[in-house]
Amino acid sequence: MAENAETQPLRVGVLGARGRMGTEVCRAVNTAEDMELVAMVDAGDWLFNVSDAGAEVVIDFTRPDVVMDNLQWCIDQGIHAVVGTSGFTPDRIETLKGWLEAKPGLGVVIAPNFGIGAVLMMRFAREAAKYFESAEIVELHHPAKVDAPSGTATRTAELIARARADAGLGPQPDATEQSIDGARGADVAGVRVHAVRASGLMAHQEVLFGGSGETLTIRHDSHDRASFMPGVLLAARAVRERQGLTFGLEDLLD
Ligand SMILES: NC(=O)C1=CN([C@@H]2O[C@H](COP(=O)(O)OP(=O)(O)OC[C@H]3O[C@@H](n4cnc5c(N)ncnc54)[C@H](OP(=O)(O)O)[C@@H]3O)[C@@H](O)[C@H]2O)C=CC1
Ligand SMILES: O=C(O)C1=N[C@H](C(=O)O)C[C@H](O)C1
Repeated sequence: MAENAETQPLRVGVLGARGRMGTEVCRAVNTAEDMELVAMVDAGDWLFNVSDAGAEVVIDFTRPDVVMDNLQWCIDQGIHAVVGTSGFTPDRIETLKGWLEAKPGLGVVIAPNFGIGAVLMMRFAREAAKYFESAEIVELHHPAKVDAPSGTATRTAELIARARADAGLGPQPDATEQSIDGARGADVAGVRVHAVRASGLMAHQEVLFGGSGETLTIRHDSHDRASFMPGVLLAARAVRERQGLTFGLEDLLD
């Protein structure tokens, strides 16, 4: 008996399919009853395998240096995209919005972190930011990570910076006059971000706030890449209904 369009499984292609996240995503898509994994593409593979297989949604976990080319290709082909790859600067976001304007009806969801706990950590950090004169971020990851600071830390710093500006808070107190390069971390929108890389870690972050006589630390730990999968599948199911660019998972959760 012919199935109607509503009951057809969502046809998904995965880019970065042999990577740490891609492997886990392929497993999750294969396990999801409402999805069908139609293409697995990694470095050196033919990207048109994805369109030839009739993928409706691409999930990209590749590398910051290739993700924009992948997205341009997806948009040209009229394929929706869910992106976990890091490296999305404001310039890249603007470029992407421009590409999407030319393709009404197409959706791209980019999330710096698909873990529900990490999304909440960012939300709590944004909420706390206006109450403390000091805010610093320590992100800790496995040593195979190619980018620093992490996309999650960058996003958290931007959210904190915006909340501080909205609350009329000025620059943070810091009397450092003399330091070794890197000792005070990277300056992301006025928030210091420190990146740790060590074996045994996966993906972790602490946001440290300081005020008069007290500190508040918000910490999140991903111990297993399974933590990202519910968010990835949620985005894959939602992206076709979301025209244009959605940045962050928050809108989808609420
Ligand atoms: N948003 C989120 O929740 C999360 C985001 N991430 C991000 O996802 C990205 C991937 O992380 P991870 O899986 O650990 O990295 P990996 O290096 O394990 O995986 C990336 C894979 O993509 C492949 N690749 C490289 N170029 C291309 C290309 N042009 N087309 C298709 N595949 C390509 C790589 O091949 P090769 O090794 O040969 O280059 C590799 O197999 C990173 O940016 C990371 O920060 C990670 C975890 C969670
Ligand atoms: O490379 C990783 O592992 C991760 N990358 C993302 C990031 O850069 O924030 C998300 C998570 O931290 C894991």
